[in-house]
Amino acid sequence: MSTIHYETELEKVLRGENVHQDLPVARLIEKALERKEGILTSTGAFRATTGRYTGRSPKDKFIVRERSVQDVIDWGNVNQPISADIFESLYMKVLHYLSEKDELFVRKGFVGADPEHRLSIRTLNEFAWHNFFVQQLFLRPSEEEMNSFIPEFTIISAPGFKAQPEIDGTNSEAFIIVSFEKRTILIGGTEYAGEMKKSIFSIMNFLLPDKGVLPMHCSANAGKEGDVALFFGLSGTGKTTLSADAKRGLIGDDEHGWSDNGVFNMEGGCYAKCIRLTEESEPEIFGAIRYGAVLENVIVDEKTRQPDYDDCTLTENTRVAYPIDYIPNSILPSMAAHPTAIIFLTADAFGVLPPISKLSREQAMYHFLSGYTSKLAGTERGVTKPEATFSTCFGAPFLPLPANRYAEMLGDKIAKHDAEVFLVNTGWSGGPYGEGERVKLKLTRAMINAALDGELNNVETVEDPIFGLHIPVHCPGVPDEVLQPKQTWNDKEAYDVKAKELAMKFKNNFSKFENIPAPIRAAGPMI
Ligand SMILES: Nc1ncnc2c1ncn2[C@@H]1O[C@H](COP(=O)(O)OP(=O)(O)O)[C@@H](O)[C@H]1O
Ligand SMILES: C=C(OP(=O)(O)O)C(=O)O
Ligand SMILES: [Mn+2]
Repeated sequence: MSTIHYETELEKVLRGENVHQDLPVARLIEKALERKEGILTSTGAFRATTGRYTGRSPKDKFIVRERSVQDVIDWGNVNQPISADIFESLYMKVLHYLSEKDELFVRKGFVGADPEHRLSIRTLNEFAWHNFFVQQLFLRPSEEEMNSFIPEFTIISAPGFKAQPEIDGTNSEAFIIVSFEKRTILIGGTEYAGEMKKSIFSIMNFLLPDKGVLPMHCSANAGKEGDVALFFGLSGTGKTTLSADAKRGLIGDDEHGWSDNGVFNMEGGCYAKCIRLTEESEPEIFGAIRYGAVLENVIVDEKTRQPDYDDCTLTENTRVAYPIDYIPNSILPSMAAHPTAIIFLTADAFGVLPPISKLSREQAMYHFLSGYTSKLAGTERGVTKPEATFSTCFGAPFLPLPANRYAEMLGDKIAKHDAEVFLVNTGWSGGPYGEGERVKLKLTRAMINAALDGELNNVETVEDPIFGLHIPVHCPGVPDEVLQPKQTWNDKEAYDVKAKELAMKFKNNFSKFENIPAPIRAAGPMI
């Protein structure tokens, strides 16, 4: 039994004279500069660096094993259990640590653009710039909403508090612990701002299915006719980049819900990668780097204060956070109709999957459950080159419930709303990682444009002999030979070997799923 009253302990800290409540952006920037948390760049954007942790740290993430969630969580490597005692003792230590700081930053925010499915989030930060990040990433309540705000979840982030694993029961000095019963996310030891937004996403992945809403690790945009496209993909596969499109309105770049009313963004901002960013290839994101944006781990010239997006000295996972309305044509409030097109983004480091192919219903379910892609360098601690992985629903690190719960919902929704599904390889072509090269962004954009404009409907396709995928023979703006992966390899035999190797990986991975209808199981590679 818990010996403390959580709300009371927290209230004591929140009532402290050191607390700044809901500071506006300009004041937060002043504070962050004054406290030497970062610098101003020539773009007007603020830049922070985050020390040892420059990406998410999955091994340090835990869920408190509490009675009410014990039997529902899909415990394992992703959802690691931790005891209520450990949580309680860390919670008290962190609050004590924070209470002694000269300044603390607290703010109110929402996730879920659809008011029906919105969650109120209170965030308590040690750092001004983290509070600034939260302000830009979550939805910003109106003044009226501020007055009637009742927090449903609280994030407590104390990056300067380092756990001692042998005493505190954590995996390292860093910890990200969710308690569903205490409605708290406790973060310590890591300065990577992405942990805050992604732990809230995990919470939504837990709460929404019970309300009949499918939470999705995807970006979303809409064409002029209001036709909605979703782009599912693990980190680095192109959700943010490809959803920013001058011809389409942005709904959101990372986390969405699909309810009976349509899709809605969970967030109020975007979190884009900056590595090798150029104005020419990603003009919308480049233009969002200005006053009010937060750069993370981007190297800045000391004299000119100009960001150098090519410099990966601190990490490959350099980032910028900005409010969604910094992207031209963003849709506000970020809600839209049921999707007509669904794109699964995969970064295939084997270089064998076609750059675009059309999926049958069964193939769509097979690939959604498989979630084949690569972990790209940087976003997760310890990943320095592309690593093949199967990440169910293209978002396994964020799913507290068993995968089939989400997959079944997607299957039902695709059938009901008759969405077309495409598989897009934004990874390697012409050979595996190290030999081939990444599919050119320009070509991927052309393929996606064609798909969304309906130009790949009823076109001539060839069936991939191993993967059974339907590959268009022609696509506007793309040379024919690029479309057929084997054609892009000099050594065709080497291609066959790699393709079979990947097919075996799919088979082995899929064997872990039980009770899958035969037509879906049969929709995988044939070897
Ligand atoms: N063919 C491609 N398609 C999409 N992104 C590409 C491609 N080639 C290179 N990239 C780069 O890969 C990264 C994709 O990252 P991002 O869109 O942020 O992924 P996500 O939002 O899914 O994590 C960007 O830095 C982009 O410039
Ligand atoms: C912020 C993240 O998301 P993404 O890379 O998908 O944008 C992350 O995974 O840490
Ligand atoms: Mn992204």
